[in-house]
Amino acid sequence: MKVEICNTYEEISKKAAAFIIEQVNQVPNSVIGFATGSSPIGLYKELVRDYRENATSYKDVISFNLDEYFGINKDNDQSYYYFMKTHLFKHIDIKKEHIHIPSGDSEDVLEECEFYNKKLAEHIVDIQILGIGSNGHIGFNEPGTPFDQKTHVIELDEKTRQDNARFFNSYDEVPQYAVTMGIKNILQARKILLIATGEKKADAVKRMIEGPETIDLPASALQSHPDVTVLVDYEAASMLSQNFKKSS
Ligand SMILES: N[C@@H]1[C@@H](O)[C@H](O)[C@@H](COP(=O)(O)O)O[C@@H]1O
Repeated sequence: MKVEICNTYEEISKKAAAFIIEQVNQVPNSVIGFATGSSPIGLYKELVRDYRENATSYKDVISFNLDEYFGINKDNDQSYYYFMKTHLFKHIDIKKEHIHIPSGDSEDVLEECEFYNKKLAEHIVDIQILGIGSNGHIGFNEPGTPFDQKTHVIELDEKTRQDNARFFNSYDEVPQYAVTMGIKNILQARKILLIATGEKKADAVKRMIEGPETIDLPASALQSHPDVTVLVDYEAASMLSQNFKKSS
C-alpha cells in the first residue's frame, strides 16, 4: 500500500481529486467506484470545482456506488442516492443511465444483489474510492464478513449505527441493514483510493496497514490488492509505527 500522510483535509481532497481527474482525462469512459460518508465530501467538492473551471467531462464515465441503506427510498435525504446526487452527480455531466447505486427499497433484495453483481461483472472499476469505518469496515462490510463475499445484505454493527447516527435525528432512525458491494467486488478494482481522517480512524488505519489480514478488520483485505493508495491526515496516521511513517 502507498500511504501518504497529508497536512490537511483540503490537501487530501485535492490529491484525491487529481487522481480521479487524471484517470478521467486519460480514459474518458472510465469506471469509477464512488463512496459516501463524510470522508470523500471534500474530494467531490474539488471535482465539482474542476468541472466548472476546467470542464473535465464525465459524460462517458460509468459509476458504481459501494452501498445503500436498506429500507430507505432513494428520494429520502438519508439515502446514499440522495447523497451522491447532492454532492456530485447533479453538478457534473454524468449521464443518469451510467449511474449505478444499489437500491435500498427493491421488492426482492436478493435479486437486487444479484443484479448489482451482474452489472459489476460487465465492467472493471478503474478506481474505487473508499472511506473506512472506525471498526475497519469498507463499504458496509462489517467485521466478520468473508473476503470472498460479493454484493449482499448486511446487518449493521452497533458501532457503525452509532457513528452514523450523527446524520440522523436519532440513533433509532439509523437503518439496521444495508446492501453493500462485497469485499470480493471491491478487490476487483484496478486501483483503490482510500481516504481516512481524524483520530477516531487511527486504530482502524493501523490495523488495515500493519495488522494481520483478518475478517475482524475488513479493510485489512486491501493488503492483498496490488494498487492501493491511502491518503490520511496526521491524526488518522498517529498509531502507525515510526518506521512506517518514515518509509512512506
Ligand atoms: N458505508 C459508509 C462507508 O462507505 C464509509 O467509508 C464509512 C466512513 O464514514 P465517514 O467518512 O463519514 O467517517 O462509513 C459509512 O458507513
